[in-house]
Amino acid sequence: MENAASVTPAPRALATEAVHAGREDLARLGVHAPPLDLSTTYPSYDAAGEAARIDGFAATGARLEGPPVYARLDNPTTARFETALARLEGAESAVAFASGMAALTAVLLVRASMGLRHVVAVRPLYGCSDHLLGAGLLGTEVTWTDPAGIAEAIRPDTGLVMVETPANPTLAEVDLRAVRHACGSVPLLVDNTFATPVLQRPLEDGARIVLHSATKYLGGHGDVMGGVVACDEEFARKLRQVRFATGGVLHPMAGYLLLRGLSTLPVRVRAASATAADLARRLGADPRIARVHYPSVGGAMVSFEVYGDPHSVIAAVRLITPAVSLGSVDSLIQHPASISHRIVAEGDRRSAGVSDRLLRMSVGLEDVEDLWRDLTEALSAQPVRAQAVRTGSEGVRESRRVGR
Ligand code: MET
Repeated sequence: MENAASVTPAPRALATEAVHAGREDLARLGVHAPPLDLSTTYPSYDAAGEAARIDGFAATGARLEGPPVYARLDNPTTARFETALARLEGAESAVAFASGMAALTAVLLVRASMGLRHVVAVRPLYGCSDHLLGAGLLGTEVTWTDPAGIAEAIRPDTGLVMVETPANPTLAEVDLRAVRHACGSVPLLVDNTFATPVLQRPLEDGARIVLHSATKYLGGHGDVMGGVVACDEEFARKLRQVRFATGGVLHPMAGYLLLRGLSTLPVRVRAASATAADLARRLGADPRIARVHYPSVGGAMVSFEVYGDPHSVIAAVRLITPAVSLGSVDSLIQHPASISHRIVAEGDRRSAGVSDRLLRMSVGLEDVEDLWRDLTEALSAQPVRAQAVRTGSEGVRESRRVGR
């Protein structure tokens, strides 16, 4: 008979991991909710022992056994969130930060510290990611390209290829397997904030690094800010060293809320995605809408272009909240050219497909009919598209503009 200890447990489904990962020791601890450790420092009567542990961390970036000495090195509550997110992304490790931008900063600093300051990136990215890469704040230099140009853009000092798919805010998608091939030995970073591991696991397609603004779907309730990088343990060690040195740590309360958010992630994402797909269909059939963007991978984001003034839609919503950000239980709408992508130069924004008439909606968990009523009322001042005329085999074509 086989020794029970040698039996590999069956892999657990994502929905099960979402609820249980990072909590395996709770029953043994005799608690049901994860302990929230708010300590900034950790007492020890053994300073020589602490010195050895600090030396070990400085040399390797490996997580410390036992208390973390000081909260900038590690935190047990945040570590539970990291364990769980790593499991959901199929990664060896994950390292959490104060925000998505702090997480991206740490990745860039790790590569720059190795003399690899050049980044190849595909637009669009979230506006502040675009800005961080392009503005030279961290001494990085970026080459913007389309996916087909990645291989050619790579140089000896290229430290990273970065894509976001579906992209913020156009929901444009990148073929990750094709891109991975073009990267050769350069690590591919995929911003997976919009899809979440529920819909897409980029490491399975050959990405080395997955980035999340945890503020969005991972938290899920609009009340916690954070960022996280899922990757192999070797890269995670370098990220922990940068996090310790630069201090962009996640607050433990945020770690607690993010772990809690993960437990409902699959349910929230699937429910909101079904509503978003329905709204995308309705918008696509609405003559006031010039163009609808909805990704093939699905998800709870819908973007659309109007013929008239997009600001009038923002001003007219009543149920949907007119606010930037995304991934909350309630629906939000924003105008990327004014807010999320404001910091990107106008020409770059437009050539990346971020039109001035584009609106981006994050669909929440409300009833689809209530959302549609709010949206359609908010669109009531919009001109409608050219009157459709049947033209035999061509189907529907535009003949003239109708509207105000
Ligand atoms: C400061 S604006 C952006 C916040 C968030 N990353 C979004 O795309 O909505």
